[in-house]
Amino acid sequence: VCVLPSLLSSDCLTANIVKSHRETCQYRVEELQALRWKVFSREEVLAYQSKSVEEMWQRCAYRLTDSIQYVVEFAKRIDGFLELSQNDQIVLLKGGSLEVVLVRMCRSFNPDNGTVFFEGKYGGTEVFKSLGCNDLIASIFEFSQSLCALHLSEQEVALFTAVVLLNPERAWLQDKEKVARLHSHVDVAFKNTLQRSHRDTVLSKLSQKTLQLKSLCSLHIDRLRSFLELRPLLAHSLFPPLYHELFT
Ligand SMILES: CNC(=O)[C@@H]1CCCN1C(=O)c1ccc(Cl)c(COc2cccc3c(C(F)(F)F)cc(C)nc23)c1Cl
Repeated sequence: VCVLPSLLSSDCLTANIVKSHRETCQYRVEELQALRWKVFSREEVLAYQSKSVEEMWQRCAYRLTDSIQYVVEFAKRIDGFLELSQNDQIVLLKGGSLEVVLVRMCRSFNPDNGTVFFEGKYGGTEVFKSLGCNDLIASIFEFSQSLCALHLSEQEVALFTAVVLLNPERAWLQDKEKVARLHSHVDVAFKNTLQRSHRDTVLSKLSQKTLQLKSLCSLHIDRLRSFLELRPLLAHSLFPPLYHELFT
């Protein structure tokens, strides 16, 4: 709720979204950057590469699921999200939570050596080799690398992830107009913030990123679905939210 009537309503929404992001981003970006020196040793990488497909998937699914829970909490704290119908809240989270996880991942990516923070240290794509889907991992790293190049501030990450989440074009929305109104408020808040900090150029680049995000998630979810359908044992280990995310 905004107590300072003098502030523009979009400033209130910006403050609410930045606060919600800060409270639900799992790791502060300062912490993640302070840990960049902690890189997996040759032996640790070999240990990951000798793990079974099942175990590696379980480890990733656990982390992804954990991250998705934080994204759910982020959404619930955005003014207006809980005023949407239960159905529409679920539709937006089902369609957008992995996209938000992917955007947030750029904060734990080190573009200087192409490593990402995973299970306490930084590692390259070779850490995930035993997953058996190197092109999926490669595209996740490429996306993080390209998003890092935009040097998004925490405020910009917060607003961009809110825009990604409140997408009125998601299929099966009941009250599309209501979502579109909320989306446009966030969009205005995002544009105001970018203009004030003379970052307008980022806007056009981010809209391309949103398209990449969509194709990355949808393309790989399908590949992932077929990959996992060959391994029924694995599929159930993708904890309920991720399973729900991928297969329903
Ligand atoms: C601090 N960092 C963390 O906790 C991050 C945030 C969420 C995951 N997590 C990791 O530790 C992490 C970091 C980098 C990578 Cl590459 C991975 C492995 O990521 C994935 C492996 C398998 C499938 C993934 C899929 C698929 F296909 F299911 F949609 C989609 C995403 C986006 N990531 C996948 C993981 Cl699990």
